[in-house]
Amino acid sequence: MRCWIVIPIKAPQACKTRLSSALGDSERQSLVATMLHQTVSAARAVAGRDRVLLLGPSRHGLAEDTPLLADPGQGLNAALASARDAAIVQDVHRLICLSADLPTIEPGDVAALLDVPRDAIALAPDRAGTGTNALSLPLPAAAPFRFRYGECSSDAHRAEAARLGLPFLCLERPGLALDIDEPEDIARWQQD
Ligand SMILES: Nc1nc2c(ncn2[C@@H]2O[C@H](COP(=O)(O)OP(=O)(O)OP(=O)(O)O)[C@@H](O)[C@H]2O)c(=O)[nH]1
Ligand SMILES: O=C(O)[C@H](O)COP(=O)(O)O
Repeated sequence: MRCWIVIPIKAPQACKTRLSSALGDSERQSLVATMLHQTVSAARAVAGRDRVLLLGPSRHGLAEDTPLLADPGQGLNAALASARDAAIVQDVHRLICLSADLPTIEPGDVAALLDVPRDAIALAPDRAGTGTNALSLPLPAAAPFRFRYGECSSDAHRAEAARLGLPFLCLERPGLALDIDEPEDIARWQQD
């Protein structure tokens, strides 16, 4: 099965601005780099280098041969829709959208996102169960899927699967649930 693992990420200085109250710019950018590298390594271990693509304006210091998809600049949902359209053109059969702020993600988590029944959509929620940390979409079945990142995106994405008549699976795994959004999340991560 041909898959793409797409990791959307903003420009280095624009990432994780909600951490600005707790971290200086260089500490924040170093944390962003650490989390991105963890995510990219886990994804590459499962899918190989060519199948792991960044989506955004920068490679964040990763090697020049790291595939990079352009971001149309209209927010996360538009960026992912454009990645999804590019994947369909390349005959990709499963698209994984992986947040870049998962510091404890492991290859087994990525494998679980790939190992879902044909034509099913899988979603990994955040710890609160309301946000979306990862999405696994079958293509071309999910061509009309509308990305609904934002408030209560987990329910909104579940509703999209129902609208398209596709089976839906919720993947609850610690490595996919811990995302770093607010300073409290850093403390929680360090306690675990
Ligand atoms: N390419 C791209 N990635 C985005 C965009 N908005 C968010 N992301 C990425 O999507 C993932 C989830 O976003 P958030 O958790 O809100 O991260 P963030 O936007 O860096 O966080 P804050 O600045 O604190 O709001 C992160 O990997 C972000 O870098 C966007 O407009 N374009
Ligand atoms: O839909 C979501 O989960 C958010 O847009 C992105 O997640 P976060 O800001 O809670 O990480």
